[in-house]
Amino acid sequence: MSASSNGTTAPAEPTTTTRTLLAVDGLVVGYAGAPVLDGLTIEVAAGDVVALLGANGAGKTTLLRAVSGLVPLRGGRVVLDAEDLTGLAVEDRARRGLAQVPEGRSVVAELTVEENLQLGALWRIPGRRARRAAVDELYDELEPLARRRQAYGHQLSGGERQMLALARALVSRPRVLLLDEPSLGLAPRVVAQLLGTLREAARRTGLTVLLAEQNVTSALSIADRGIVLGLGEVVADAPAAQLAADPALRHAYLGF
Ligand SMILES: Nc1ncnc2c1ncn2[C@@H]1O[C@H](COP(=O)(O)OP(=O)(O)OP(=O)(O)O)[C@@H](O)[C@H]1O
Repeated sequence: MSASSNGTTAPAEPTTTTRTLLAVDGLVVGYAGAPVLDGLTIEVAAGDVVALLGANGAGKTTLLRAVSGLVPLRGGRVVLDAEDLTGLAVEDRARRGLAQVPEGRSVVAELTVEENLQLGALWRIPGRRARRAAVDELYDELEPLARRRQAYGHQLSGGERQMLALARALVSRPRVLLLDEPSLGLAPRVVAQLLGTLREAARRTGLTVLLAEQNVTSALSIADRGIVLGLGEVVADAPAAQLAADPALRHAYLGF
């Protein structure tokens, strides 16, 4: 969604609704050997839900981990709201509002839903009462979790666990949520509920989301924009509705 021209020769000013919140600029990341991401540049507007797509091994997880600081950069920058985060540790990036939900529904199996959420709130929300309020507010939004608040992590279904992993990230009210393959192994109905909850949370709070997904149709159904990675580069970047609806784009970049 680009700013419209005003009909004069002056360049159009970006509108506040498309303010860039998160940017990666010339990112070079790899493990051993050739880089997985090689000069990758992406900008994510505040409040946008962006689906990060691409074949297995395209580098989606690597990009999320580079943004959150879990893998070191060989080159480039990660910028949040005009602040360069590149030299900062994972915890310092989290304090500035980046939250990552890694693949695999990581929750503490020996703790209850309630305790998991309190733990999520602990280090970003000072004060017991404020944490209590944050968790209660979340229960209002995530009704299925509220009903299971005394259940232990190991007693939850796959969908409930993924919902809890999402909730644990949301309770600290991040500015940017980095979400890796939340649909993995879940039934279509559960995926729809989970992503619907995510979309609703983003709409209500202005949360910005970078959602890595293999489940292209589901991801595009709730995203504003789709970015397709291939061989460490952006091969397509378009409004989600356009990516979903255009058979030529789908066939060329998404394989269906
Ligand atoms: N810890 C690691 N050590 C070495 N190579 C890795 C490591 N993690 C990922 N890779 C390699 O980096 C490349 C990109 O992997 P990445 O997990 O980022 O892709 P992806 O797009 O998330 O894939 P998927 O959809 O399968 O999760 C792959 O070739 C992978 O084998």
